[in-house]
Amino acid sequence: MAQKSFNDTFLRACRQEPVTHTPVWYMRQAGRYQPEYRAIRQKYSFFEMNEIPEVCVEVTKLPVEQLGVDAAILFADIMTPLKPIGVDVEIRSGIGPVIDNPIRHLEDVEQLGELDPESDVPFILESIRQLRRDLTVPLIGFGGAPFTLASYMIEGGPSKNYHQTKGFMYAQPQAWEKLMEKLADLTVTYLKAQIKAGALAVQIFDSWVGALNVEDYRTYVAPTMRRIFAELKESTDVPTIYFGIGAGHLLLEWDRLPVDVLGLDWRTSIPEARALGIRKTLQGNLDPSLLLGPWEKIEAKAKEILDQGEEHPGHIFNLGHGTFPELKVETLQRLTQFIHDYSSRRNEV
Ligand SMILES: Cc1c2[nH]c(c1CCC(=O)O)Cc1[nH]c(c(CCC(=O)O)c1C)Cc1[nH]c(c(CCC(=O)O)c1C)Cc1[nH]c(c(CCC(=O)O)c1C)C2
Repeated sequence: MAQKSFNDTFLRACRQEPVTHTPVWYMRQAGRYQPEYRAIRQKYSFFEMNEIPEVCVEVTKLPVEQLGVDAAILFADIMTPLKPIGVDVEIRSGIGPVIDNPIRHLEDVEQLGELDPESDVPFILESIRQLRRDLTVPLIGFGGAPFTLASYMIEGGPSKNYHQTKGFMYAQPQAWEKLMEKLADLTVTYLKAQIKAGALAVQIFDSWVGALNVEDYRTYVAPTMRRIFAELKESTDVPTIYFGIGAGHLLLEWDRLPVDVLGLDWRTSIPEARALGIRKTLQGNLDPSLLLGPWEKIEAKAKEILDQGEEHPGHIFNLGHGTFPELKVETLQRLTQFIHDYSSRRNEV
């Protein structure tokens, strides 16, 4: 059988090169909306799925084969590299990460170890090498940003208001700085190892950083993010992506960072981001809840987003946040097909 040629559309959009169609992938594209995922998940804990390369590879490939998306994202969690440095985390179904030993003081921060990817997460690197051999689309590696990782480490689990996290930041600024420094080192080491193993782009998820105002972001987070992206840029030319939820007010700060692509949630439209003067590639931003609505509404919004994305080079279609269990596989299949058909017809003329 002839081998399928490599589809590099996603990478071309990251670099703002001409594309035949708008590339699309979905955050949390591997997940509980897929019956195949649910069947595997019944047999293993989340981290077992993560730590057994055959399972991790299968689950990563599933949405690529089922939906026809233009990129794969490694099946793992932002918490995966925290276990080896001494964070007692498990993923509870329907809740998310839960941590038994939350951080309270400087001493807790000082006790955290350093990550050695080759010995601490060999299964991640093995899965990436295998995926790089098998896939005909780019594999996106990823990690959590220090603020978002810290929010779980301090709160002990998901949070609505981040009181503990922000309280720690305001009350113990030196311990906070130390924590940011350690998590930045971990993020850079982890992402560099993923790139060396074969990841062709990396996304940093700062899902909860929108909880900060601009001034606090500048003081407590931006220097760390600047260092992470700068250190990645020094050693590699793979595209970098930065994403957060409810973070439209931080977009201008993000734009100043040495990152290539900015991910938008559904609250900030592409024209609003462009009106701020942002010229980087944008990724997003269909509201995932809309996927529970009638197809006509989904199609109209997808079309609008594709048209908005066309006005400046560099658009990657995605959801404004992750998929969720109630979604139908067929809806995402139809949406992917529509994005490909509509954008390739447009790009022909
Ligand atoms: C990129 C990614 C993540 N998690 C998973 C992936 C896998 C790759 C993919 O298919 O996208 C698998 C991934 N991670 C998890 C699941 C569901 C687990 C299950 O099957 O029980 C999956 C498929 C568990 C998890 N892990 C986390 C949550 C959120 C909890 C909260 O609201 O605070 C949850 C529910 C933490 C987490 N994990 C992640 C983020 C950043 C992106 C986002 O905001 O969605 C965050 C905040 C990132």
